[in-house]
Amino acid sequence: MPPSSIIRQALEALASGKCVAILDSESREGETDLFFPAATTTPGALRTLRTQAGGELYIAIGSEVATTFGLPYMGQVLAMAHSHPVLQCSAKGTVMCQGSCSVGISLDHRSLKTGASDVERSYTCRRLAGLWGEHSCASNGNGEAFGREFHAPGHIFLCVENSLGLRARQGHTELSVALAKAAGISPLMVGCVMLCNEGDDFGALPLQDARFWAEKHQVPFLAGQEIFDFTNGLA
Ligand SMILES: O=C(CO)[C@H](O)[C@H](O)COP(=O)(O)O
Repeated sequence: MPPSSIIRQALEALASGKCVAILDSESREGETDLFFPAATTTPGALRTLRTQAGGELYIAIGSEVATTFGLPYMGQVLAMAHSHPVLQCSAKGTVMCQGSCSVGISLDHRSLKTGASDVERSYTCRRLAGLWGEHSCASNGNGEAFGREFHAPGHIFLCVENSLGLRARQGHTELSVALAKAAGISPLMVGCVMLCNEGDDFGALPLQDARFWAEKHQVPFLAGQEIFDFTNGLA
């Protein structure tokens, strides 16, 4: 299917390192996350995510990135902690991560002081995308290259795409990675969920407010279904 005008705007925005807003669907989380391409993330982009979105910062990575470096889901890590009763219990329900929780490990680049600031977290994002660029043609499980540059835990966490992509799971993780691939950029996107940051509502930002914010800031706003339909057409 040819790209709609909003899909075209989103692809152009990503190709120039700019922000896009993605609503998963009202029948799922019903939340809108903002995203920038990880490869070109600036400190200013992270400040935008912190101040305009406000949730946890994460890097959505394509399943091929996880495979290249052998990166696990957090549910798999917890399930390995046989000797720790609390971790055993809390891992329940997240073990089948291909179907449910996309959260992976957290990380910092080893060269950083604490890894917390916008300058330092943006470096972690750019270097992860850079390292993947250097190893994307290599065989599976290059954990040593990853470990030479990054340590875990750190100040930004990974969300790992389901290996079947949008066919199996339609989370912000798969949606943002699918959009990145359609834009021809690396399958690593820095994201953050939009929360209310004024008034008496302490929940996620309602859909109409997220749309209003996106329009005001000229950020392309996409519903998950639009990405699904477009990328399905590309397959
Ligand atoms: O809330 C979030 C992070 O704080 C994200 O929506 C979430 O982690 C991405 O996961 P999913 O693919 O399940 O939407």
